[in-house]
Amino acid sequence: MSTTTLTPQATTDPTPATPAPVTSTPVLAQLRGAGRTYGSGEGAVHAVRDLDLSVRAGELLAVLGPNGAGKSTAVGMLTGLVRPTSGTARLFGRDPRDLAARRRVGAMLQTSGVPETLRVRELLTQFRGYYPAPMAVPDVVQAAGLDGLERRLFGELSGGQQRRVLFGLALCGDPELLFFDEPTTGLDVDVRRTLWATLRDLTRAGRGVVLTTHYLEEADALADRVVVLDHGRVLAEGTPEHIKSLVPGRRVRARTCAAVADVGTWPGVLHVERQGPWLEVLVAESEAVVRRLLAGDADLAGLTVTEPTLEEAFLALTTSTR
Ligand SMILES: Nc1ncnc2c1ncn2[C@@H]1O[C@H](COP(=O)(O)OP(=O)(O)OP(=O)(O)O)[C@@H](O)[C@H]1O
Repeated sequence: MSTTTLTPQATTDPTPATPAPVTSTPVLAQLRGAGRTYGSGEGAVHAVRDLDLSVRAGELLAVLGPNGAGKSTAVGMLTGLVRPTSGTARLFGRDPRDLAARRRVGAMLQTSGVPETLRVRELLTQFRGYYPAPMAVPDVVQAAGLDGLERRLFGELSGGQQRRVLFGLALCGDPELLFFDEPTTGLDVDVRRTLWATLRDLTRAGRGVVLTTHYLEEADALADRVVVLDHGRVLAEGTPEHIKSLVPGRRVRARTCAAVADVGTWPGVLHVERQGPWLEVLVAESEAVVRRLLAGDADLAGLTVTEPTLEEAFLALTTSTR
């Protein structure tokens, strides 16, 4: 495993995420009936309840959910940072706090704690030193899009450049399982595409990847499997296509003067938004809404009806439980 070298694709790699052929590959990390409660008595917060979750070699698992859904707590239980108050967490079959298990993992977290006075190359060298069979520095530089930044002080980098360094530090140990928490937040489109290509390469090379993200487009583009959490429980699970198919709705789009506030009250309307002259309506059944839009605006133009995106499916799934 540790001898495989990553060769990132061109930044415009249009190849979709590998279809999910991984049901027979080893389970790398697993939660079984796992729960985590913070505090006690009336103030207790049940952050995660009775959660079953696993990630396999060669699989990119996206953990999605609204703010406070329990994503960080679930990932924290897998990485040994959060102790379950019920059920079990296993990492490579061991307690996730076990050093032997943790050395097979790379994580990019939101808080860096990286010394600001070290140069990027020094940081990479230092992090490689923690692992038995680390990735070569030039490979990390290429995979994380760090070309030209190696001699810069970490503290003097822009926010986006620092995130790229954190991404690179997660790769340094050439780990079998990687955790990325919001990896592309604040990154420009080119860099985001570079990191997407790297994430695809990681799973092709047999690594497992757990990704938490609020960019639903990112999960759709990359994930073999998606778990949608809400209120600490699994709301939906499956391939992005499966999640989209759970929402029977359609997206209706047209240039019309119909008011968002009006359309939002119509039966079967799940979500409405205006984008300049365009109205976008997510609907359970499109026919009735289309008829009503046409009847209400003789000047309506550019009407299209399409399948929902993962973001729309996510909104429909999570808002129906609120
Ligand atoms: N250390 C803690 N002490 C008390 N409550 C906590 C703690 N950590 C998390 N919580 C609570 O547990 C719930 C789940 O939080 P968690 O951070 O796991 O959600 P999340 O899905 O990662 O949210 P976000 O998208 O906002 O990062 C929230 O209600 C949160 O306030």
